[in-house]
Amino acid sequence: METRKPVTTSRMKKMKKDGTPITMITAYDYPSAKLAEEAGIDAILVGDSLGNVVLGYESTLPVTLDDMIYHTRAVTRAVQVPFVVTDMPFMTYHGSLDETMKNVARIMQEGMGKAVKMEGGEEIAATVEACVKAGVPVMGHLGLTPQSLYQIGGYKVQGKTSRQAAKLLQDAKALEQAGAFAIVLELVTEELTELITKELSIPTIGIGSGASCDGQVLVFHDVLQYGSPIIPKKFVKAYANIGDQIRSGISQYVQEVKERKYPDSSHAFQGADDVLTFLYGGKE
Ligand SMILES: Nc1nc(=O)c2c([nH]1)NC[C@@H]1CN(c3ccc(C(=O)N[C@@H](CCC(=O)O)C(=O)O)cc3)CN21
Ligand SMILES: CC(C)C(=O)C(=O)O
Ligand SMILES: [Mg+2]
Repeated sequence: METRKPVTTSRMKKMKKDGTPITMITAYDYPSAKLAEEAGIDAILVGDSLGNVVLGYESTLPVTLDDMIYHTRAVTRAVQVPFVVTDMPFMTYHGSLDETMKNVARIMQEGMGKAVKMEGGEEIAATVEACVKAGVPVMGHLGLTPQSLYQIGGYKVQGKTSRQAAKLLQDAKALEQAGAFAIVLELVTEELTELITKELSIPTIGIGSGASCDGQVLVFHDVLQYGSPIIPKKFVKAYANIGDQIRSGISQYVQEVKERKYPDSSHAFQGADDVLTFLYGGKE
């Protein structure tokens, strides 16, 4: 049985202070979340990357609030210890504040969510602040923000020019000021990541942003090579290849059924005498 205490936002802030790396992985359903918990993960992201790796879309944009609620419920049912964060999907936090708060409330109530993540900097600071005031922990997300894929023009490294870098640092500070408990830095250069991480009192969680972050996050399907359609090559490290194992397991099953090797009598239930008696008569 799991005996670790549930991870909280204040615990993650303490981990930054103590220099203890924060580990995060995405998960989208009950078994994957459970296995991540058993493996000792600190935090789980129900990422809108599920649009890519679970639903087969080419971007995260088609993912709906209902999708996120459905997957968040499965994940939060599975785990007690890791802190669970849910991505707010594309354009669900850019309308009126009223509309945004209703959407956030749906994640927390219908999805049984614990916290939300939003992409963007200064321009969403007021929204972040309103959520935090309402009691919802918010994680920021800067650098490559996949929901702006068609504006950025590709999954590209961010913060390379001094102007971009200054803006990123300013955005990070605005999110901290607004009450975000942590910030994901995606595809940010090593130098800028180190600077932002030093300047903030809240943890930075990196993906493709080097080793100086206070924590790391990767997509489940990339870490385990589980049939991900896009695998970012440079920064991902694969720790297992469950795609190969799944394919091979299913192909053996297919072969054995075709060859009538499976099932054998040990997989079947005996008791034909009673059935035959029932079907073909005997005593009433
Ligand atoms: N499977 C998967 N993994 C992810 O990390 C991920 C998703 N899907 N979907 C949503 C976003 C998109 N992300 C991506 C996708 C592609 C690259 C990529 O191809 N990066 C290049 C480097 C680009 C450059 O040099 O500018 C690479 O080779 O890693 C990076 C992040 C991160 N997220
Ligand atoms: C890549 C991570 C940070 C994310 O936002 C997602 O999985 O959706
Ligand atoms: Mg995301």
